[in-house]
Amino acid sequence: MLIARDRVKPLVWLPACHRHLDLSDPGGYTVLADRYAAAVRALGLQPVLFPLAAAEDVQALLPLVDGVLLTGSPSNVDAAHFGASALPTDLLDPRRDALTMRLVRDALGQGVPLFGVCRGLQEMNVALGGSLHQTVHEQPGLMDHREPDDPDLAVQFAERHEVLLTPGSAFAGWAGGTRAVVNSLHGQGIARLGNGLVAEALAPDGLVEGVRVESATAFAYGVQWHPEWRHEQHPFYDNTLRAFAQACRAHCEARGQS
Ligand SMILES: N[C@@H](CCC(=O)NCCCC(=O)O)C(=O)O
Repeated sequence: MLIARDRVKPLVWLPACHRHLDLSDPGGYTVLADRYAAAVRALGLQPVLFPLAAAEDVQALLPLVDGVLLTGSPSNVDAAHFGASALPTDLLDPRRDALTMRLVRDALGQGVPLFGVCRGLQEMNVALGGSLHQTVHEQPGLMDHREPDDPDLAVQFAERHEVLLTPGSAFAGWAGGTRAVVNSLHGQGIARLGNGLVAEALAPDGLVEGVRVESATAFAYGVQWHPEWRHEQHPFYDNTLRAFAQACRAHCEARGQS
């Protein structure tokens, strides 16, 4: 049965993560935290997964979607992608890395709206030639940006630190000012900024936490915090997501799909 594309909401590609959840099943699982998909649905968009999608699939799959949201994940971007060595303690996801390194570049090249969240910001930075601190909390002068060791997600995702937003930036527009308070759940962080990225949100310790892709022809932003977390209660988060959704709808209309 063909899906009549004109009756489908704008589609947003959420690259999944590959996790070994059951040691008796070496094959592993394709996983996605529901909160990312729920936020996309709340925006009136349709989240889509392409299980086992590889870099070579991007050319065929990207024209089917109206936006890409690079989700967070407990796994770290393999440091080999920025010329360093992964730590023995790293939880890695080579399948996800290989896909997103290509997906970032192709989405930007084809003007598909792109929004990176946490790991997604880090993937954008590395895909564009930047590097990451592998343990931000061990860097002189930088704060510990990891979430509290507490089983309660509301504690983990609670507002944690301020970000200073560039005056006149979209971030400042979404926040209604040049300061906002955000959550923080990451051990890696931007060290060298990728090519064409503009830092427009800084943590109090100077860590880059929000970027814009300067030459992008469509929405192209990344944030280290998690705007999908209870966004309906947090205007800054909600305004950011709504701007992404508006860009996805515009892309869908431009493709004559709505
Ligand atoms: N592992 C990286 C990225 C951190 C990240 O994406 N955290 C989100 C975890 C919760 C979730 O799965 O959404 C780092 O530590 O920097």
